[in-house]
Formats: sequence, structure tokens, C-alpha cells
Amino acid sequence: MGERHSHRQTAVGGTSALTIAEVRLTPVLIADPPLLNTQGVHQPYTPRLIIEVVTANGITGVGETYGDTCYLDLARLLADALPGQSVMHLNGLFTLAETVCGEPEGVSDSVDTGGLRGARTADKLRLSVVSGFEVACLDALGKALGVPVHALLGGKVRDRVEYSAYLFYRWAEHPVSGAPLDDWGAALDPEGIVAQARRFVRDFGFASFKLKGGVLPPDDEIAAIRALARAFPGRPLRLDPNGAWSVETSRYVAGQLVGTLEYLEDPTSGTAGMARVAQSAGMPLATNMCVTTFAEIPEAFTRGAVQVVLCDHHYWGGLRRTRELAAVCRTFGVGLSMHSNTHLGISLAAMTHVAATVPDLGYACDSHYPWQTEDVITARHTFHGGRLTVSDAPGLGVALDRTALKALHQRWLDDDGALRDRDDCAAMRKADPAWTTPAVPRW
Ligand SMILES: O=C([O-])C(=O)C[C@H](O)[C@@H](O)C(=O)[O-]
Ligand SMILES: [Mg+2]
Repeated sequence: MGERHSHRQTAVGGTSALTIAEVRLTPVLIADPPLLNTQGVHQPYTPRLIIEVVTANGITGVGETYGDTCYLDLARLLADALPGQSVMHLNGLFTLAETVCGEPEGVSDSVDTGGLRGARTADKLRLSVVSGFEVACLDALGKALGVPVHALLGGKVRDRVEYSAYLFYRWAEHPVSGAPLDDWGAALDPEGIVAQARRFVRDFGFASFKLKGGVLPPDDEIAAIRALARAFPGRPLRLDPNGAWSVETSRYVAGQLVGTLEYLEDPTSGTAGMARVAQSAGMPLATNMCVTTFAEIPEAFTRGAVQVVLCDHHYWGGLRRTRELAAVCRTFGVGLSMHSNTHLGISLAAMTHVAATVPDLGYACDSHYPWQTEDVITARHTFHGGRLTVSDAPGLGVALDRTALKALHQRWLDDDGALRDRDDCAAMRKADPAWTTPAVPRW
């Protein structure tokens, strides 16, 4: 199953036992509901990549990252180069990746169509790939030493990590036949969003809520936030239109919701616009779009453009780089939260381990996990009171479900290529053939 990148290995004693003998890459397509965002709608299936590193003494570490072709191409280059390296040499992963990955084609400063993660650059693509390998190496190392990944990061400072309910406007069904179904129903107005939030509370115990905005005109989204505030008095609320609004619109929405939101996430696109909104927003502005690399920090922090950065270990190059980001944020008095994108249980385990080690993670983390019905691990994570217990088992504390992995990989193999690259605009065109990538700002 998947693709094997291996190395003839004889020595299996001492630290050479931790030499990587084989890397396995398994791209998968996982079911995803029709969640709406400013670009369009999620495809019925979304790509992820499962990475396995196998050491000379037979320990397998697992990692997960984006599975689109542009990531997979780089992952193959790194997987080819990795056998013979040690799972301990985590710093070396970055230099190795810089050497072997080169400058991928097709990168630009245009906004990423699928991930809504700001400008797409070679650095970001490479680091998102390295992150999956770093997590796999940490998992293998933890298993070899008999310690959890959080211990390899210096130890947990909390036993449970709090997550936030990630609310989406959504359709009841995908606009294509044969797509996976769920029983959440549509949510296209304040009542629908409140009903969705109630189910998140009932099933998972979440105590705070983030609404994905940029879908409906701003006044409609303001009404949805107000409805949530009435339904859940005093609970933290966030709104994230992924940069869909002008500076003026962002100021208007902030004015309407001051005192109601704990933060407003990426109201407008770009650091300059965020800085202008921040001057009068009356609440913290958060981002996972204008600060997603270290190079973007100086301008954003010195201009006061953002007060909260949403870390995401996939973006930042792994768990240890996420901790470096936390240190920079601490230095500048900028808050830290956590971002997510459609992901499986391996990534959720990695998110939980790193979140457990960062003392100043002051906000409940985002996770798409409740929307995912499929997984590649044997025991799915379960939220209690909106929290996940931090695993103390060796490594990440998850085990691969090889039957599930094989089935989800087969789906990827069977796909004609239409779904292998997430494209929310293309998915929207199935319902609205005239749909094109919305101009920014949309409102
Ligand atoms: O906080 C965010 O910007 C996200 O979670 C980005 C995601 O791509 C989200 O918009 C989604 O899943 O549609
Ligand atoms: Mg966001």
C-alpha cells in the first residue's frame, strides 16, 4: 500500500537502530461535508497524506499533512532522501528539505484556493511537508524511548487541551450524486448556526465557538453571532471571514460586535489592511493568513496588525517550530491560538501534544475533527467537556488502522485526479456553474 522509499540497512544496534530504513507515503481521500467558506464549498472528499518512517529496528512513526499534488511532489523528494538519516536529527530535516525540494513550480503570491492560508510560497509548501515528517520522526523517537511526544518537547504543562466548536454555514448535501452524507442538515441562517452549535455542545461539550464567515453578507453574519451570544451568554465567540472584507467593512463589523467577540479573525486581507482595522477594532485581531511564516512576523507585529496568531504546526514546520513561534509571540505580547484545516486523528494527536506544552496558549484550539467521519487510526479521539486528554503513551499515542488506510488510499487511486487537489471553487461550480474565485474584498 502507498509508496515505499527505502535504504539497505544492516546496523540495528545503539543509535543506529534509529536510522530510517524506509519511508512510506500514502495519499488518501477522506469524506468531507459541504462546508461553505468565502472561496466556495468543500469537496465531497479532500486529500491528506499519511507519512510513515520505519527505523532500522522496526519502529514505525506516523505523521500527516496536506495531500494535494504540490505537497505530495515535495514529500516524494524528501522521502527519497531520508533513508539513512536518524529520526533524532530533526533539525537536519529542514536543511535536507531545502536541499532536495528545490523551488517547486506553480507557486505564486496568489491566495491558495483550497486552504485559505494566504499567499502560497515555496517556503510554506516545503514547511508543510517537513511538518508531517517531523511528527513521524517524533512519534518513532517517542516509541523508541518509551516516552510521549510531549515529553520530547519538554513536557506537558496541562493534562487536557481545550478545543472550540468550529461552526460552518453548510448545505445538507453535496451537489453531486454519490457523495457522502451526514445527518447535520443545512445551516444557512442564525437559527441553523445556533442549532449546529447546540449539537456541538451536546455531543462534544465545547464551551467556545468559531463561525466561519465570509459566506453571507456581513449583516447576516453579525446576526448569526448575535444569535449565538443570546443562546450561549458569556461563551467566547469568534468570526473568521478569511480576509473577505474591505477595511471599511471590517471596521463596521468590528463596531457592531465589539464586546461580543473574543477576537475577529482575518477580517481583511494583508498585513497593511489588518493594521488599519486593528487601530479602531476595539477587540483583538487574529490571523492564520497574514502571519504564517517567521518572515511575516516583523512587519505584522511592529505595525500592531495582529494581536493573536493562530499557530498551525503544518504551516510552521512542525511541533518544535510551533514552540518557537510561541516564544516570539510571548516576546511581543501577542496572543496564541491554534488553527486547523480538514484533518485526521494523527494530526489531532500532534496538535494536542504541542498544545499541551505551550503555557501561553490562551485560547481554545480550532479543530475540524468533529466534521470528519473517517479516520486512519484505530481509536478515534473523543472530546469530553470540549477537551482532549493528553496521551502519555509512547509517541503520539495513536495506532494506524491499516484496513481504513488501505480503503482511503484506494479511493485516492480510483479518483481520476478531479479531487486530488482541494479546490473549493471547483466544488462550488457543481452547484453554480457561473461561480468564479470571488474578488477580494468580497464585501
Ligand atoms: O481558520 C481558517 O482560516 C481555516 O480554518 C481555513 C479553512 O480552510 C476553512 O476555511 C475551511 O475549512 O473551509
Ligand atoms: Mg482563519
